[in-house]
Amino acid sequence: MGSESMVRVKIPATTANFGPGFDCLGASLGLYNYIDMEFSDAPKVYVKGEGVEEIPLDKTNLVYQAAAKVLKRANVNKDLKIVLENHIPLARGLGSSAACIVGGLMAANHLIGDIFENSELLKIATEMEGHPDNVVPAAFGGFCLSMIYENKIIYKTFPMPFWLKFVVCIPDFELKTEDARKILPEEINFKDAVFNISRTAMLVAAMAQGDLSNMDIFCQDRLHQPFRSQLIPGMEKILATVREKGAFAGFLSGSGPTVVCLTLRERADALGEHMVDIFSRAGIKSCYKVLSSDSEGVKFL
Ligand SMILES: Nc1ncnc2c1ncn2[C@@H]1O[C@H](COP(=O)(O)OP(=O)(O)OP(=O)(O)O)[C@@H](O)[C@H]1O
Ligand SMILES: N[C@@H](CCO)C(=O)O
Repeated sequence: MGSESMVRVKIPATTANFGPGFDCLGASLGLYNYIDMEFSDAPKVYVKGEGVEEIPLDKTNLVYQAAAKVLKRANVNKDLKIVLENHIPLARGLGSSAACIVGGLMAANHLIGDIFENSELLKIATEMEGHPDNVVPAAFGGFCLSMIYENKIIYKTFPMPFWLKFVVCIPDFELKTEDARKILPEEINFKDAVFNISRTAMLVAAMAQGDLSNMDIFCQDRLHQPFRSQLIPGMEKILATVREKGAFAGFLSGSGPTVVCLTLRERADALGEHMVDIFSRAGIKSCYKVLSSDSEGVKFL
């Protein structure tokens, strides 16, 4: 394929961990960032939407950094003009950094004629992000299982039930993944490992079969949520009450602070309002969005 003079890509938000699948499960959501990229006589970054006041407009920008890695590897010594239209809130647990990294890598690769395979881009994305559970669904869409093996990323992806809705309740404070990982223990006990692997196995089978009965049990976790709850007032109460309010299950999205519920369209708004109310009682302002799953991942427009 020849190179393009200008590239526009759409990249989905993602919810990583999906309950017990710490660093290995994730799903792609119908909320998108857009990146326009072209060669330029000088580095230029323009931002609209989420993060407009905090995102750097120079080469330190995460999208620029990802794109620059591809150009460097291809020995292309040129600057870029990048325009970002952001709808994914930053540092809230909805995969904003993975969207930047995957979008930046894939857009730059397209600009130079798609000379690198997706497997290579995925490896770079995972190195930049630190784990594969956001980058794989951001790239390919659907419900994703991923792992790092001998410096390669191995993954599986399949579609989620079309009727499934994700109610994401987004607190008005940022929680960087870097900080939310510092709070995790170095070791866990054997019983907790069995607790999580049994639920992860059941969860994957349930999602593959589109059977969400017992999903509240399969989404339980002992690897990260109990430790991160101290950073997110109201989270535990939300997780303890969403089932009775009509959700199949609830869990912390990525490293938080967003909490997500799985439900049907007709129950979604009541659940969203319930989550906002509990956060508010804990002194946290928040808003909710009702999202569908995404099955495409990165799309060139
Ligand atoms: N559109 C953007 N442009 C430039 N940098 C961004 C953009 N979106 C996110 N970032 C960078 O990524 C950081 C957030 O990444 P972080 O991994 O902490 O959270 P997240 O990806 O939103 O959540 P999670 O990984 O838990 O799903 C921001 O603080 C910012 O540095
Ligand atoms: N698996 C990651 C997802 C957030 O980037 C974590 O929970 O730290």
